[in-house]
Amino acid sequence: MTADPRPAARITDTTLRDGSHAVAHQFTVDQIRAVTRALDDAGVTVIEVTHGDGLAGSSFNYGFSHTDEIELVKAAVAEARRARIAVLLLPGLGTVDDLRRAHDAGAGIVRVATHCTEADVSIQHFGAAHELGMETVGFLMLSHRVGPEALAKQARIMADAGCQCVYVVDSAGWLLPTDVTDRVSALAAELGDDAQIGFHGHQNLSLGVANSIAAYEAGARQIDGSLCALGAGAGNSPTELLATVFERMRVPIGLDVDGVLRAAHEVLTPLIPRLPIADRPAIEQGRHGVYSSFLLHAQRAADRYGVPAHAILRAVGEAGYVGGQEDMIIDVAIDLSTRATTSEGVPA
Ligand SMILES: C[C@H](O)CC(=O)C(=O)O
Ligand SMILES: [Mn+2]
Repeated sequence: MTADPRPAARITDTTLRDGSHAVAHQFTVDQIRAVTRALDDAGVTVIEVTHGDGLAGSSFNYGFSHTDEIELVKAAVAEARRARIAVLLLPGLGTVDDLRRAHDAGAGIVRVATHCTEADVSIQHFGAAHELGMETVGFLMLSHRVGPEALAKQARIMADAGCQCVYVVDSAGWLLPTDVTDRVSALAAELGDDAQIGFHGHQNLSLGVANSIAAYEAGARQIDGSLCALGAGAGNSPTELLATVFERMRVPIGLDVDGVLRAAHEVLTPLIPRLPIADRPAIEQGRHGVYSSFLLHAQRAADRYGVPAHAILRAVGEAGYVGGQEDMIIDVAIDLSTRATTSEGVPA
């Protein structure tokens, strides 16, 4: 007797979007082409490409891109034979006009990201995406900041606005597998067949892959990964590890594991001078629930004001800052630089 096949899951690779944080948004057209080609050859069907903070993220507050992201989207679209290109959009930063430009450049999927309590600001963007005929995904960032039931209510707002898959986004890499199970289960109970559920993990506590398994077992059918974990903080769940683990679990994901391993170790690695690791600042992000995208901002402020990055991130976590408040990192660093601190670099 053969065991029932396990439900399929779709891997979305975000090396060329979340990974943009890790390279300070300096991706070039040639890099986008090489990585897209390798992912596409390995059978990855969704590849996300934009500034790390999404459409129109290139700015003083978030960091300027090396290359206009619409050129990057066009390069990925030209290179992909089967994969579809997704873009991220944070309402208030990216606009409906930016979405139209991305669509005209060939993007087929939009992932609209809001803070986990602000799903209502995504409604018009899902409407615009629907009119453009794009597939829609909702991203509830910093999902650890509210409990499962409150998160499920926010997912309901996105689903009612036409979102086809709502993600639990562990932006701080803070969630434990049981926390992920509780959140995905609550979304599954709320959404039923109205929308799929996805999971986006970060490696700050090295739990991205374990959390992705927990998410799948609780009903998530879209899972994010990034080659060699390239992403904000300690990076994302490595796509090559997700591919290998799901193969072992006999979960159909349609990827050629050898191809994904090649993409990670023969194509991406030579292009990237420093891959993310769970060093002290990144671990403090996971420990204190700090938005992973703050890492490079904190490192720059640390160099400038002579205080440790991990202490800045800890103070940022205590203050409860969320995505969009990158400028407050400087305030925190200045404040720390004027105060007496312990040998750990935190206020005495
Ligand atoms: C804009 C953020 O980088 C979105 C994301 O990937 C996260 O919150 O995690
Ligand atoms: Mn992320």
